[in-house]
Amino acid sequence: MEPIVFIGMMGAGKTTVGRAYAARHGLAFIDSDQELEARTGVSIPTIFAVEGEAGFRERETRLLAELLGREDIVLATGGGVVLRPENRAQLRRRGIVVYLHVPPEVLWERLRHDRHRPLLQVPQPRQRIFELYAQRDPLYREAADIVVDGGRMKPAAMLARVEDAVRGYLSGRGERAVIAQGEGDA
Ligand SMILES: Nc1ncnc2c1ncn2[C@@H]1O[C@H](COP(=O)(O)OP(=O)(O)OP(=O)(O)O)[C@@H](O)[C@H]1O
Ligand SMILES: O=C(O)C1=C[C@@H](O)[C@@H](O)[C@H](O)C1
Ligand SMILES: [Mg+2]
Repeated sequence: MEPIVFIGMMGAGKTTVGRAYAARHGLAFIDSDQELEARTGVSIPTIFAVEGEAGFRERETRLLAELLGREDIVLATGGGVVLRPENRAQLRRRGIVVYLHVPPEVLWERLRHDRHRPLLQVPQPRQRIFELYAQRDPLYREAADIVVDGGRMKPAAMLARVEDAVRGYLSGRGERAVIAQGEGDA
């Protein structure tokens, strides 16, 4: 089967929900950020510091192309993977792409104490999350086959919602953008 790919903002739960999805379905789990750290031997903040965001994005694009070629994996992407048109095109071509949509207010509650995400190490991180959300939400939607709405819900509830949406998507119609909405939306 082609890769199941989670996209969405920092803190949306791509790593948490993606790992759980893979475990439940007997698929291998790969986290793009963790894979880049393992391959370079340094942290994401260090890659940003040494090579700049542009250097990081180059590595991210190359890794995405490689991983999309694999079978039977769940891939959690970095929050900025949709910024490059070329990455969005790759995601459209291959992969069952699931956008975990979480409102910025909830993301802020989760990330306010975070020190590991270089883009949030700014004087006004809350405002930054809202700006990034406004910029990126349309790009995630453009790249996604499935949009799953989450709010203040536990990872297990989000996982259940993802499973329903993927099952619906695979069970035939193959329509894009199956939207799961309801309880828990913030
Ligand atoms: N549904 C949830 N409810 C509450 N906290 C959550 C939920 N999902 C994830 N978290 C917490 O929010 C933080 C961010 O989650 P996670 O690392 O899975 O996000 P991510 O989408 O992978 O972000 P990034 O793009 O930065 O890697 C973690 O501390 C995680 O435990
Ligand atoms: O939102 C982003 O642009 C990023 C999110 C993280 O997953 C990392 O990929 C990195 O910190 C950049
Ligand atoms: Mg992650």
